[in-house]
Amino acid sequence: MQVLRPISEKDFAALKTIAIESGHGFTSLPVDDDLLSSKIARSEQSFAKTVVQPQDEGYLFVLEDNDSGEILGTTAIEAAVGMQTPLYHYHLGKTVHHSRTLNVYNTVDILSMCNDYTGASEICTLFLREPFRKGLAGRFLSRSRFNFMALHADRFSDTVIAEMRGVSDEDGHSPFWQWLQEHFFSIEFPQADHLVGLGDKVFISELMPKYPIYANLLSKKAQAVIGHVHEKTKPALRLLEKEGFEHRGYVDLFDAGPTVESRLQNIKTVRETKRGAVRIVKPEELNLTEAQTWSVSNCGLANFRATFDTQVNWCGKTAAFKVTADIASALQVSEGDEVSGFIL
Ligand SMILES: CC(C)(COP(=O)(O)OP(=O)(O)OC[C@H]1O[C@@H](n2cnc3c(N)ncnc32)[C@H](O)[C@@H]1OP(=O)(O)O)[C@@H](O)C(=O)NCCC(=O)NCCSC(=O)CCC(=O)O
Ligand SMILES: NC(=[NH2+])NCCC[C@H](N)C(=O)O
Repeated sequence: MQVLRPISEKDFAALKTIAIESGHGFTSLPVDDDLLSSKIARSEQSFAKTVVQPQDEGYLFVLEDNDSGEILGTTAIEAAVGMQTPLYHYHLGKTVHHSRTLNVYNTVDILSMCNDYTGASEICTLFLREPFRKGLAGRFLSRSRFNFMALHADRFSDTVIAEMRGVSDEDGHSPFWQWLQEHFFSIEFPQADHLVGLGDKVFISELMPKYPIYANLLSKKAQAVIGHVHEKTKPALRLLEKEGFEHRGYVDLFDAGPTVESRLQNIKTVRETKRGAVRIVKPEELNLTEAQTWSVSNCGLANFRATFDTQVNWCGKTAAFKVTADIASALQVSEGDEVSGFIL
């Protein structure tokens, strides 16, 4: 069975493997032992902390195959971004240049740097190792965060964002960065992305162009990737679009990947998640004619556990989830405990 749970110290080696596999532009997992260890420690503290309002917490989960003990993927939530170090975006706006005398009317796109998403919650670090990208695991990894957020809404902001990885090739060449590099930064994209991943953002304010940029003055290749995602990030974006996330013109400073947003309460999974008491039953007591796969979780924090399976029945009348004993055991719940679930 595949079980989602908070990361712990013993997962260091698996996290490092995922950091290596995730490649360029996957900002939140730089290959750096100290940073990865401190990410794990920070996550453990966050799950254990009493929180009145979202602050600097970061919740990092791993997907584990509980038969083999193998870690298959990661998924994470930052409670409130940009509160310790500024969070920058470009906003793609429009300006109209119009001359009635000459009968000229031109609309131009303008990129302006801003900190508009300060304080928002961010979902991030979504990665499923290649051999496991089949079935519902990717969907489960992405959507489970919204179940967790629904359960612990006080720990999160009303606005939720996701910074989607922008276009770059296997060697880490990003057409958008290429233009910035030529004119302003003089360092390669992987190095810049790595520094941001380490939290070292001072160089951004030091070297970034200070004035808004006319997008039509960028190279054609750079213009073409504004607001577009990395080939391997298309499924992640599709999953968020289905949840109701929208792109409102904010893009990443370095690779121009889109940042998408939604109100927490409008997210499809948050709206559809049901809560009820667990009833442990024998497999033959389940009605499996509808062949639905449910994602179910306990309602905990540090002991949060979630899994997905067809051996689950929701009974609306009694507000109860019927599950088999092995699912109850994976979720670490007993008869009558409260659980949460949605149809995957
Ligand atoms: C993102 C995941 C975990 C998704 O897992 P899977 O690939 O197994 O997903 P899936 O279920 O096969 O596909 C999800 C949905 O995307 C659709 N889909 C698949 N390929 C597509 C493509 N090329 N273009 C458009 N849509 C596509 C599928 O039909 C499905 O939609 P239907 O359900 O309609 O059939 C994985 O692809 C992955 O690890 N990618 C590499 C890492 C990465 O780039 N991560 C995102 C970084 S950005 C980030 O982390 C922030 C965002 C976030 O945290 O959510
Ligand atoms: N435009 C970018 N490269 N943004 C970062 C994308 C990756 C992803 N949000 C992460 O957690 O790392």
